[in-house]
Amino acid sequence: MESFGTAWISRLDTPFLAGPAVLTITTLLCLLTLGRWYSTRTDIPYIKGIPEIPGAIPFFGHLLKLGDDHATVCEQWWKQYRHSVFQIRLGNTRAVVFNSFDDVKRILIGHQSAAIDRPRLYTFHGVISSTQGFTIGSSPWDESTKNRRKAAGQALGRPAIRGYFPMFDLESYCIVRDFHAFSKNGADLISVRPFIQRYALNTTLTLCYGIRMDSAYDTLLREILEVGSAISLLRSASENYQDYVPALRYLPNNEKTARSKDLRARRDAYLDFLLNKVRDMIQRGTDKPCISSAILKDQETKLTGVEVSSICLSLVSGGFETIPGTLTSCIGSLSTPEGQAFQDRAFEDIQRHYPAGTSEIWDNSFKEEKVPYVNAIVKEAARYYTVSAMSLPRKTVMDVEWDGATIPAGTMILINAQAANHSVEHFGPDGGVFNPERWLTESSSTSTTAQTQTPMSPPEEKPSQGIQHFSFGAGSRACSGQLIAQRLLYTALIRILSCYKIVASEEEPPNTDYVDYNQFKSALVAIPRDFKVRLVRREGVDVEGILREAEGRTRGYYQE
Ligand code: HEM
Repeated sequence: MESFGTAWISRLDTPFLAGPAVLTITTLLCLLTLGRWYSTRTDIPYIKGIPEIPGAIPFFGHLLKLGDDHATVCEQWWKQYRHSVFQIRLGNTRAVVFNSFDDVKRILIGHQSAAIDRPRLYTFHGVISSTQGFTIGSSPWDESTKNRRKAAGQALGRPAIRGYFPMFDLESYCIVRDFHAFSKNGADLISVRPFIQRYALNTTLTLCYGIRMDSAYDTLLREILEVGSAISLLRSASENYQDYVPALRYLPNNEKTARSKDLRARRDAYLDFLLNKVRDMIQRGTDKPCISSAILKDQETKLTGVEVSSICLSLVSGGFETIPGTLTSCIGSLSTPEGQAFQDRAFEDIQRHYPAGTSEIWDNSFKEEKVPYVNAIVKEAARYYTVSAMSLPRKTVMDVEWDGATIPAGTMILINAQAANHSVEHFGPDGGVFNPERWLTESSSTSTTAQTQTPMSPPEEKPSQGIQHFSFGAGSRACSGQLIAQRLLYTALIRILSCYKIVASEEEPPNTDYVDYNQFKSALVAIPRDFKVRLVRREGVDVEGILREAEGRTRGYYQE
């Protein structure tokens, strides 16, 4: 019996059909090949020797499979395919993803000169940043980025921090002042995040413009936070397919581009307002020492106006979500029944280092980071709640030799900080548990399963063995604000813990899962789900007295 296939071919042999049919088939095949090439082509061709995750589809590559939560999906792929380093396609862009602690360390430290660049994205770079310049964290590596990174490094470096003591004092006092007032001296449950958002934002606004806002619900403060968060959402790949699938840019009524332009206009408005306010204060001789006034007054400066805005924008956007994300979630973990033991031990350790009482604690809280248990909580909060789960994307400027494969110059590098920070290979089987005591020496800590025990000896920090976690990135483009961020976390925590025991609400408790605590998985920086806590005043602590003292000391530091 003649098969269907052969019958079809034999018909092609007939003189009338052969010519047009062959032509049609050849054209169709050519179109299919062209279509396949066009829909699967990438900026960097397939990299031999680095496994590619199966299941990429035309045009979108792995974008749809990655869903909203890239870090968690990549972590699952690492476990499923047993490769910590693999390549994926984000639409027309090839990226290499690094997951394990050791591989992340190797690419960020071992190949830091190669992985120094940042990719350019259509929406963020082309639309949103077209007026005020790119932030440092989104700038490709060039002479201007080098200068801006240096200027930011000086403003945020160890020697400069001493000059910010009054600001740390004032802003952390305001947290406790408002905790006290809004909770009606502990009677009501409160959400802590709004006060921590103000803490983070006021710090960088003071640094950049010498301007702060006293109310946590100030209109300008809320506008900056809202616009900043919306822009951060537009930087994420899952929210912005048009960055990787160019055809989507030309869709009629492009909502993403329209939203980006609206956000750009709102951001320009407040950045211009802030800079004009500084100019005005300089003219009237009332300006406060800050980055923009120093640069505006310095005729010799090598930085352009756009570079000054870029530095201020980088500092403001660097801290306003990362610090609240970390500190709010940390307070959430401490407030749980398991967290009570950590709070008690932290309080004991604070008292051990400052035996004279709460005034001594408050006076030193912003000058030094000497209480080991509090340092351990800060480290663990940053590690466990990896608020920037996929860090900031990098790009290679030269070829990277990787276990026999060559990752070419110009390849996007994605760092799965969440996966690296929870690697059981590095942190042990309890890598997925919030346990500050992992940062303390064995003799001084108790195990998480025996949290009611008292430590055997005073807590001591484990000697540093280089990189502790990847929440601040590492290497040539590591976070410029790490030192100041750590100090802010430490100061706020030591002041809060010295006044109150924090207890989670039973009706609205915190979500302490290191993935699920985040309500917007697609955002570049995590936004913790809302929760409430009760503040129980510590026995014998005169909170009103401490607040009065701090009020007197900080009055006049900075005016609104
Ligand atoms: C808990 C707080 C913070 C976290 C978790 C955090 C995290 C990060 C991460 C993951 C990066 C990318 C690092 C890399 O590519 O290796 C980064 C870059 C950066 N951060 Fe932070 N950050 C925090 C606070 C701050 C603060 C307070 C500032 C400024 C006041 C700041 C300024 C910057 C800048 C300027 C960059 C860009 C560095 C570059 O690209 O050269 N950060 N941060």
